[in-house]
Amino acid sequence: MYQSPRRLCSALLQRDAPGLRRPPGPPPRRRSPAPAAAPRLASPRLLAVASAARGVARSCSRTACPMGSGTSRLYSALTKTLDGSSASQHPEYLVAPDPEHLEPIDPKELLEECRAVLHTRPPRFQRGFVDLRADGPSSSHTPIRVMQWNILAQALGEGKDNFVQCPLEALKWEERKCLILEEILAYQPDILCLQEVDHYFDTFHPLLSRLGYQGTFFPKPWSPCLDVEHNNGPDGCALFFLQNRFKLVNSANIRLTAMTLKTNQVAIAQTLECKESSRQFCIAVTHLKARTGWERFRSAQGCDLLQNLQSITQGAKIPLIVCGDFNAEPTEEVYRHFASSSLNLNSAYKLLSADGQSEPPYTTWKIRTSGECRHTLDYIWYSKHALSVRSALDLLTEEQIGPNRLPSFNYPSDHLSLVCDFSFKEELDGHLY
Ligand SMILES: NC(=O)C1=CN([C@@H]2O[C@H](COP(=O)(O)OP(=O)(O)OC[C@H]3O[C@@H](n4cnc5c(N)ncnc54)[C@H](OP(=O)(O)O)[C@@H]3O)[C@@H](O)[C@H]2O)C=CC1
Ligand SMILES: [Mg+2]
Repeated sequence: MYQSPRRLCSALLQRDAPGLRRPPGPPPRRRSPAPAAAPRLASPRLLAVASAARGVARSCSRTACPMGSGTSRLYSALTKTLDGSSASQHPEYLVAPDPEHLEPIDPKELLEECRAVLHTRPPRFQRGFVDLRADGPSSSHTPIRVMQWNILAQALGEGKDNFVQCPLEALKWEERKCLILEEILAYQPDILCLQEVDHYFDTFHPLLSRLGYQGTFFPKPWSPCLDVEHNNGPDGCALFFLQNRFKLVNSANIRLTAMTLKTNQVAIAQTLECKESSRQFCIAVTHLKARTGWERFRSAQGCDLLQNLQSITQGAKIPLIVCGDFNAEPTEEVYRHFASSSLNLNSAYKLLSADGQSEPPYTTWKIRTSGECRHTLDYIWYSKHALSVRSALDLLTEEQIGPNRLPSFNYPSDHLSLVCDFSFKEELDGHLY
């Protein structure tokens, strides 16, 4: 059922992807009108996106698909309906596009397309998985691979972040998106937890749907992307899972509070059932407030998230995985709240250290006008009583990252992706975790 390259090419020639047309109505906030889109030649890198959009549009025309037919209507529908001050259920927004009407993409073909687009760039960094299996019983079922990644919002990278050692050319979206997709396709996660996503509707949702993922996006209420000229809409968190591996049990879009006040930060928490083992677990993604001076604010946001997760997991009865850019070093209060929570969480990347007690030296490394910033801010937390980490993807070395740090021509974000394989622990004492 995969499309041959010829079919993909002919899809590309129909340049006007109906799924990407804006319906009448106000466009997303911009400081000045966007320039008319330049006509594009039929190049392989566009074909999958264009044809993905067609696939989604077709599916939406036949089902009650929440993806609608244009980005501005989608944003307004999402912000109007999903903007709550606490966890809320929105099952009507979780209707998966009918896979029958989506044209699947062969991941290998997409990877080849990405590589063709990136042929002038240096090769991808090689990273290996570290085997972390400890003695003790763990499930014989296929492990669950989870990827956590702040992919760097296009508008922030080009317009706000001030990565002084990264040439603007390295940030060109048409190529950078291929670097992001290449990283996803290389590790083939079952679950993908992303932050700073400002190309959900036109890129990640259509493409990942065709690769078999079901996606949910929750934009920040006041995304700083909207201050950038020619932005592509707000950035936010996105959560994708493979539909052939999991069934969605319930989903909550959470606008985080700090000291009872609504904040600009969000989370998505979903309970999934593993089709192979029939076991349920909860997966959450978040991006906490950035910058120094906001430590207490982050701590309060973390407490709010933990409280929501307590309720969603019925007090740790349902195993939990929480991925996020916490914008907090392990020395911060919010980290301590997570480490000591009654949800009984451990941070997976600590297991890469010799004693299993230390976080990696960095998960983000960049050079701004203010100087070099090397920090550990990104984490994958998991229920240590119910899940075990079988392996984790090693981080990039300082030599691989290079003197100009990140992002760069060969790595698309200032944050590294974290990838772990999880197994359920065997049932103990008759308890089903
Ligand atoms: N119109 C309105 O009423 C309101 C508008 N806003 C808008 O939202 C913005 C703030 O949003 P908020 O969510 O609190 O933002 P945050 O402070 O959390 O940061 C937003 C982004 O900026 C990046 N960032 C972190 N440090 C720096 C730095 N030193 N220089 C450049 N970028 C950095 C972060 O990336 P990373 O996480 O990777 O470090 C993050 O993605 C305001 O600037 C404003 O534009 C906010 C509230 C109300
Ligand atoms: Mg950022």
